[in-house]
Amino acid sequence: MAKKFAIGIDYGTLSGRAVLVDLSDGTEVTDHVTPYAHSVIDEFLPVSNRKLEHDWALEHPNDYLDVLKISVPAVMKESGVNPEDVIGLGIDFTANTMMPIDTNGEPLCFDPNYMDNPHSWVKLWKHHAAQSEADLINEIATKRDEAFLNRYGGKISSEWMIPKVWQILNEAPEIYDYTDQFIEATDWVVSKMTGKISRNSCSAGYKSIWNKKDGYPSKDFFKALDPRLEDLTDTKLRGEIVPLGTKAGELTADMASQLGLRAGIAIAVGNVDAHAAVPGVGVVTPGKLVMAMGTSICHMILGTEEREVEGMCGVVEDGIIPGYLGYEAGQSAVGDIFAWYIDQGVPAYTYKLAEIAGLNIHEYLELKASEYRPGETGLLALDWWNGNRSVLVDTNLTGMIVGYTLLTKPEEIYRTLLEATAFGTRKIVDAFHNNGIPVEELYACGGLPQKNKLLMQIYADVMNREIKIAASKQTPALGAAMFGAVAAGSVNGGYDSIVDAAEQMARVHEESYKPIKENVLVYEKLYQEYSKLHDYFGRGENDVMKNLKAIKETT
Ligand SMILES: Nc1ncnc2c1ncn2[C@@H]1O[C@H](COP(=O)(O)OP(=O)(O)O)[C@@H](O)[C@H]1O
Ligand SMILES: O=C(CO)[C@H](O)[C@H](O)COP(=O)(O)O
Repeated sequence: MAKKFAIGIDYGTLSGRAVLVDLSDGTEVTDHVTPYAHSVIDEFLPVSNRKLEHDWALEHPNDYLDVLKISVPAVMKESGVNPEDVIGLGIDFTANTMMPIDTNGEPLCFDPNYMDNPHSWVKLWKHHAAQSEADLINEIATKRDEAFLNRYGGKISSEWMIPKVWQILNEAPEIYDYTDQFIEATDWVVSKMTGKISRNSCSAGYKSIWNKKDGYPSKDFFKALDPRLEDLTDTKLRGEIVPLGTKAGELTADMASQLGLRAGIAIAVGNVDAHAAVPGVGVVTPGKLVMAMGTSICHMILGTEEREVEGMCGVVEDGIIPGYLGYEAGQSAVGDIFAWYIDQGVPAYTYKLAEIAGLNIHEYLELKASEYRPGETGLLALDWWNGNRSVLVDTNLTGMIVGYTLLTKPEEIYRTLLEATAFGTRKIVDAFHNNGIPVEELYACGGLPQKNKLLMQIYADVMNREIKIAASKQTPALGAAMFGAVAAGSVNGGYDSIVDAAEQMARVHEESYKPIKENVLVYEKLYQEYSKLHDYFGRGENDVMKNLKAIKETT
């Protein structure tokens, strides 16, 4: 029998990547990246140049369709694989990345009547302008002693569906009224391929407060938030919620001709990027924490019992691998902090030296920062450039570096930022480990582990644990392809479960990062200092970050 293939598409913050995967062993035959033409829309609306307010982050739905229409034909062409042998397709997406759609399933931002209103556009995961709604949700849920709060580490994040929907209702009731459904971008793209809407349990569970046993929070709760929201889940969030690996439908003839694939192949229900990476790295049992390291970091681990862990993003039954409770925590900015520094903080002379050395700026700063021993910079930072997702769950916190002198060098600052993100991850690892979710092994995937060896060594030293690195450079896309193969099923040359698919298709590198004893000792001391700053600025003893933000917003 001819080899069979599946396509996985990973929708990141700035681009989408399609990977064509050989289902016999997980070999990534070809891949192709399509950058989003409109990137992240955080200053002006593309159609009208209307200025956006602070903390907004939007995207353009056409950019997602371009990924299908450009990257899928590209991987098929480059591989020379016969479309007859591609049996399934799965996608994963940043989340909660959501949009309002009309009765035809079209985003409201495509409608000339609404496109000038920012609320008609896709709200990206890092849209943080619904913080006041999130605060109220938390206050009301706490007062009502809502059981669901425990499953979300005690707090609902402003990055999620319900605060974003409520912000739309508060600020643009006409958009809310006209919206037929609010939908995760991952489910919308799948609906464009299959012609019908399927909501996936992973996005619903982690981002829309949905639970396999209890469903959504009660109507009473929504009414307590705002009487206009009472029927939200029966109306604008309606529809069956189906588990990962389910076949959402079949590729329509129209889309098949645009994508260069066979009509009728299985399309898996949508997934979240970080969560798809877990089987992609071969993790299908508890004890192994997977870090999806890129713009942000998502930390995922499986468990057999429901535990409450401070600041976790959520625990969802079957949310990652069927049969287990999937736990998620995260840091809202990691690669984004390094990007900020090289864009905004690195002096011209350093760029010149990097050019002379024939290295890009990250490579040069990594090389120079590697010359320092832990603690030698005298610097320490709090990694809150984009707020704190776990364990404090507070987008109003901001970044900080302490210890500057007149001798501080750019590479020392770069190293300090790498270290700060490692300390942020340590807080999360400790929170799980000390609350009944043992973290025995660490696995890393995403763009960063392949790009920065110093970063990975710092993580191993700060965590005092070995870190195994995914062999795939496109782990979420590989995981998405696995789910595509599961949607197709073994009768069509795919797999009957994600565990079977992961066993055959996932790999880690033989080499790993192991902690270096003398570094561990110094980092332990630095971590104690980090923890003091973390609690001082993050737990209400000194609210200077919030006060500065409040002053800024009123001036
Ligand atoms: N050599 C490097 N060292 C550290 N960070 C890097 C390096 N090169 C790029 N980055 C950061 O990696 C991030 C992109 O990660 P990637 O995994 O490719 O994308 P995404 O998170 O969108 O899926 C960017 O934020 C960028 O600043
Ligand atoms: O919250 C998420 C998953 O639960 C987001 O998708 C994620 O943080 C954004 O991912 P990336 O860093 O890959 O762009």
